[in-house]
Amino acid sequence: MQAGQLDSLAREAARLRPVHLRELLKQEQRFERFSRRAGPILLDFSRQKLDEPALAALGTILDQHAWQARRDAMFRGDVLNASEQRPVLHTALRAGYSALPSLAPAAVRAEVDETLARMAHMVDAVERSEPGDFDLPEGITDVINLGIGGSDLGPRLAVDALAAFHTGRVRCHFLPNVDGHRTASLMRSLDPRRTLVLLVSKSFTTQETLLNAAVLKEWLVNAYEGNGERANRHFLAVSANVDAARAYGIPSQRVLPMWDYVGGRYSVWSAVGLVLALAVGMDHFRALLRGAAQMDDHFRTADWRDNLPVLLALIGVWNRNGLGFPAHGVIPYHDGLGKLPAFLQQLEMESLGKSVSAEGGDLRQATVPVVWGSVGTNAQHAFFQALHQGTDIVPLDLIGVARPAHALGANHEALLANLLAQGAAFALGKTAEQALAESPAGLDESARHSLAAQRTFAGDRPSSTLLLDSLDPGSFGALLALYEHKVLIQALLWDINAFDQWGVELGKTLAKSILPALASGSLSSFDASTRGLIETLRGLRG
Ligand SMILES: O=P(O)(O)OC[C@H]1O[C@H](O)[C@H](O)[C@@H](O)[C@@H]1O
Repeated sequence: MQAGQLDSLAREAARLRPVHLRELLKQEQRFERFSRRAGPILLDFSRQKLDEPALAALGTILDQHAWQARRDAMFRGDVLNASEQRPVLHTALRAGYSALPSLAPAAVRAEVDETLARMAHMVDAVERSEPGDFDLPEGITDVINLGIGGSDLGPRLAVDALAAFHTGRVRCHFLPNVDGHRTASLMRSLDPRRTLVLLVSKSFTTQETLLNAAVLKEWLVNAYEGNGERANRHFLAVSANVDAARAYGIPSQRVLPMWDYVGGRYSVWSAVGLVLALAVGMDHFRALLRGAAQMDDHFRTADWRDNLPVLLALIGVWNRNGLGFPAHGVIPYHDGLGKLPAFLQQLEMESLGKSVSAEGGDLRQATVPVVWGSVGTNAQHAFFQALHQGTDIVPLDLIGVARPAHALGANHEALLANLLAQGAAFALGKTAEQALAESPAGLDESARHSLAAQRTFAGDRPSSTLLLDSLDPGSFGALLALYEHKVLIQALLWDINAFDQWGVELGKTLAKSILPALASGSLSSFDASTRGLIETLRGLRG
């Protein structure tokens, strides 16, 4: 942002800082003025430390960034990812379900449609336990999704979130980490002859994924007494590097493409979502795409004042750059969304965790806050103490679902009551006078004051509440698309490229040089700590 824009935020923040949320919440029609709906999602931001003038200042900055032009450029397939010279077209993956004319290039639409059709055939073959055109083994009961980062987090979250829609045809397992404990335990518990391995890697170069693939391959080859060909039938691959997948020995008919114009963390809508399609069936997978497309349409047409992704982005910018909060918490009140914080960590922190501009220049403002969180109510009994009374303020997204997919009414009422109570407690707090009035009888004056001080809640801690009508493929798709577009707008305002991730490279390169040194060889090229730790490990492992 420009200096003048940051100044305007600073002015608004200085004006609003002394105004307690308690006061803002007393404003007439506060909820009506600061909540919006798009399809199945309601966003209540009446508990944000915002008022109309502050929102107007944010809107002015937004307009100065020509946000609609950037948005349309993305949908059109312009090269938004300049450092890698790539368009950004995850929205094309669901364009077929949009009610608006697609802006995506026709060739892209065609390859997306073709891949979706191939996915459907694969799902059908597994469901009917037939080899289909893919030469798949029969009698598959279990599927391992072998992939990490974007090739894991979206599909894993989605398989959890849509548990109520599982067909029950196959069990799904996830193997992201190179940590052999899970690999070993999966191999112990599954029948290799009934297991399908989805090797999912956009680049097909990821160390963790390829190492686990080799281990699972050996497991399968052993299960077929050394018959590599039969073992191979258990592998399907999804990759943008189709040649590498084929070279790995997976025949073309069992390789589904994704493309460089889809970032890993934006890829659940592509064949990367195959494990989800196997879990819930193709109709539900399509419903997920439809839900995302509806959010795309909303993003493309709504005025910024009513535009959920834009508002979410502006609230984030306000909390980060106006009020200066360095963290952002995500608390879903639904066990099925328990992995949403991890998904958003990659989506937001890998996309927006940059300190240079898209042109390689210095930035004037802070960028992504630390995104973290966990499922409610569990989180309340773990770290909410610090959120209520700690010295740092962490703005929150509290996410709830109105209608559960079960008949345990009392459970759901309790869950919702907690969701609402926490937002209120964070905003309102409890004054020293209230705490004093509640202090137990029989204490002397100084003990009463001491206890009351400890039982005071400053409040004034902002949160947004996102309320989904129910958690189904459509609303879930809309929820993920909402956050994807939030990232686009924040990247625009912060002037960063949200679609590359150079920051993950250095550690990968170092790991390559450390790997052989763990066994033997000179350590002189390493720093003192790495040297010392390698020597210790060598000693401990003989
Ligand atoms: O899908 P892959 O190419 O195997 O990549 C898996 C992940 O690894 C990388 O290190 C990136 O930081 C992630 O953005 C990516 O999702």
